[in-house]
Amino acid sequence: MRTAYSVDTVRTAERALMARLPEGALMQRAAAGLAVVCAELLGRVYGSRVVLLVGSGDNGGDALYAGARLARRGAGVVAVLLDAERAHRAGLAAFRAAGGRVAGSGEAVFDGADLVVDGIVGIGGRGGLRERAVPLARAAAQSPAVVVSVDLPSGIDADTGQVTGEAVRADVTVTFGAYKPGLLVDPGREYAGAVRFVDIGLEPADGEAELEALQHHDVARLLPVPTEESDKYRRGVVGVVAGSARYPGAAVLAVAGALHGGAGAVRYVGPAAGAVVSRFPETLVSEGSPGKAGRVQAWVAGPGLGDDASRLADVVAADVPVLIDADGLRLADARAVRGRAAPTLLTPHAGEAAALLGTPREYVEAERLAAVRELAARYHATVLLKGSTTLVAGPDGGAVRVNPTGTPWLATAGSGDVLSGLAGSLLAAGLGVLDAGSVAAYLHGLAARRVSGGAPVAAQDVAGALPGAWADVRREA
Ligand SMILES: NC(=O)C1=CN([C@@H]2O[C@H](COP(=O)(O)OP(=O)(O)OC[C@H]3O[C@@H](n4cnc5c(N)ncnc54)[C@H](O)[C@@H]3O)[C@@H](O)[C@H]2O)[C@@H](O)CC1
Ligand SMILES: Nc1ncnc2c1ncn2[C@@H]1O[C@H](COP(=O)(O)OP(=O)(O)O)[C@@H](O)[C@H]1O
Ligand SMILES: [K+]
Repeated sequence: MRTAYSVDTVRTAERALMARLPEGALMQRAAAGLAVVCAELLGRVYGSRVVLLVGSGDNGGDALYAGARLARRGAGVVAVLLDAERAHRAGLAAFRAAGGRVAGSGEAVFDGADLVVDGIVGIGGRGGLRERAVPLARAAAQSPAVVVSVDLPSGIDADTGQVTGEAVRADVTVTFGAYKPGLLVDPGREYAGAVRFVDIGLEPADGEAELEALQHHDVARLLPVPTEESDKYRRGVVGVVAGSARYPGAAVLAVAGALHGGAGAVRYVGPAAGAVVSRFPETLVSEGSPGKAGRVQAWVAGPGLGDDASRLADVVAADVPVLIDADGLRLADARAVRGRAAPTLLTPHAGEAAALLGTPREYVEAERLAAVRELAARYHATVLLKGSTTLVAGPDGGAVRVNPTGTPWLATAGSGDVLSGLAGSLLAAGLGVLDAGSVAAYLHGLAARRVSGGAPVAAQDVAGALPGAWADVRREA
């Protein structure tokens, strides 16, 4: 599991560690790690040209000490100081002693640079980049040099990933001691490029993580795998209430996802039974009410229902885990959802989340983490917020799961239907609701990457690639 911690938690852990170490030791660890990554990116350090963008805090100090290390190995390193009076004093002295040079005003430092080190601001930053830093961020973006951000891309909010105004766009971010939420959640994640972690001995307290990202081995451990004692009912039956005469495809896609989610059988209830069976003859179908369809261990309701709310009330009243998606989010009775005793998983995209919260869509997109937490608390439900960064939050606080897989090619009609069937099937197979949501998002994102390879994908291709993604996870864990 990869975990991310808030600035407050990082600061507390830093204080505890600093008290046990000689002064400056932590910054030396950070700078040494940073210099190693810079050297790797440069390939040949000797004779290379490096520009440091140096703010007036410790983030700038890290950049100066790393710059000193590179200068000692023969790089030509020039530092642009945002405020010459307030630059990290000891760092600047070390940098000069190693042969580093401070840029004169108006000097065209970016010409011919191989690497730009962004030490403008780190976890001490507030708001978007200040005015004086903006031209430097723009120049870095325009230069062909590789841009390495120190700890965080300057200008992104460490705790939320929010970007107000300008921020540095990094190719690589070297982060120290702990991942910060802003590195894993868009829009910040997009600015960070590839994130490299440098261990400086920081030990944030257990249970204080803001975010968790599952890795292959976590997912492999959670996947439901049948044993000798299994039969189709013991593996779980998932019921799907989706589709309408107008949108039969949503039913087919949700069933496609469900068939690959580990449940032993899929029951479909609704008017698209013909379309479902002709595509997936293994599905058990009925057209009446869900309450009469036979026993299931979890329900998925909502994709492609249009305005037909008639089958929802039965599902919401069921005493098994229920996933509500798409039209179901609009049609379900909010009070009944809040009052459910068994687990509920809501899977809105940003627009649906905004409608549920009564806020503008822009708010949800800029503050995904706050929005998903707010929704989960308000609906006493686990909420999976879809989009460029998929987040899954439980109703009682705790770490939010952030999905590390996926591709923007997933933004295609019907891919959400596949995800809802998949997650519902995992619920029926017995996974906890937070695990079911985050494992589904993980496999779904992996399947999309597998099938896309940089080209457009259709939702049914994503469903078709799920077994391969599943096998990859089990093999590579
Ligand atoms: N505290 C520690 O033990 C360690 C800290 N480290 C580094 O120290 C950083 C934190 O240092 P600081 O607490 O000094 O804070 P920062 O260096 O992140 O930021 C503070 C400085 O940035 C300016 N600033 C704030 N918001 C800004 C904005 N929006 N635009 C431009 N400038 C802005 C402030 O005026 C202040 O001078 C970490 O991100 C990390 O890089 C590392 O050296 C590892 C050890
Ligand atoms: N920019 C993006 N980057 C990565 N994944 C995305 C992006 N936009 C959407 N997705 C994913 O694509 C899927 C789309 O689902 P949804 O919005 O419900 O579409 P539909 O209702 O057409 O099925 C979700 O899994 C979502 O997380
Ligand atoms: K930075």
